[in-house]
Amino acid sequence: MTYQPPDQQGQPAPHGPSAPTVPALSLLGLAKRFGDKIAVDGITLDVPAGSFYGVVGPNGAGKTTTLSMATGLLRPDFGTALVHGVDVWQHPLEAKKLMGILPDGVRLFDRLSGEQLVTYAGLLRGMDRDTVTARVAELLAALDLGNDAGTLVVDYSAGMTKKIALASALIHAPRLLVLDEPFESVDPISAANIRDILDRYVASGGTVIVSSHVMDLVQRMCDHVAVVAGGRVLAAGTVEEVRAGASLEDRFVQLVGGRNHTEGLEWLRTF
Ligand SMILES: Nc1ncnc2c1ncn2[C@@H]1O[C@H](COP(=O)(O)OP(=O)(O)OP(=O)(O)O)[C@@H](O)[C@H]1O
Repeated sequence: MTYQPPDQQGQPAPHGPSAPTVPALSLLGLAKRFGDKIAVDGITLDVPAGSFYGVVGPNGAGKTTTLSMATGLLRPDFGTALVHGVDVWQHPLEAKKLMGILPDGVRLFDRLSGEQLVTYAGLLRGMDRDTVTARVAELLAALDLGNDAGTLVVDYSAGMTKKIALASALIHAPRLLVLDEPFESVDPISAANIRDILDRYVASGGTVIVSSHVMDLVQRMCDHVAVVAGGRVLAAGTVEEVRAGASLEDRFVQLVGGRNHTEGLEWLRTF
């Protein structure tokens, strides 16, 4: 039998000490256009396995569009996305087993309680009920949702909704977590708890990709970062490499440009 690369077999690439280092996520020339608007203009990026990877960029940079194409939520016009060597669009079932996703503006089954929603996510992943029950209780406690387990998700605040969506992404212990703005609307204590969970997950070999606008957070939390603007990668590498001695925020402004020195708006000072 001839050797087939892992993506052609639809199997995850082998892992372990002797395995070649396959990136957790490999994007090759991903591109997407909406009408006349080129949202993503050929993004190529490797996310090393075991990294805590930040994706930063200004509003409209193409972060959500890129992550959606990378995780099987939005079909690319061009390009390939491989998760641990598995082609997301050729072998979506195999690829999705390896991923936990927190999409932007996620629509949840919000007539379920928080506990029911996460349980449902686990059962949909084919997990047995006892394991699901135990993990749901642990996740809800870790995310400070224990007291609201029985509340309908429709009645959750924005931050609680974010946390229950995150719990649903974690329940099957995926090898790769792709989190679009996981800290948006989340209070500082819960954010610190989430960071602890993610740190421990990465320390045990998982890979996390987060998009965020909070440079300070990305600089403290991530070991790698990509700066995206206009649908392209402007810089990518370790946080140290990208910030090149400056703060990530200063480097970001330098790379992306576009600071408006607030001339105009005189009327705003005429009250
Ligand atoms: N469904 C869509 N239809 C039309 N245009 C879209 C659609 N989705 C995204 N776009 C456009 O594509 C570009 C990239 O959007 P995207 O949401 O990927 O940016 P982003 O970097 O995630 O922005 P933000 O930081 O504001 O969330 C924007 O110009 C946006 O208007």
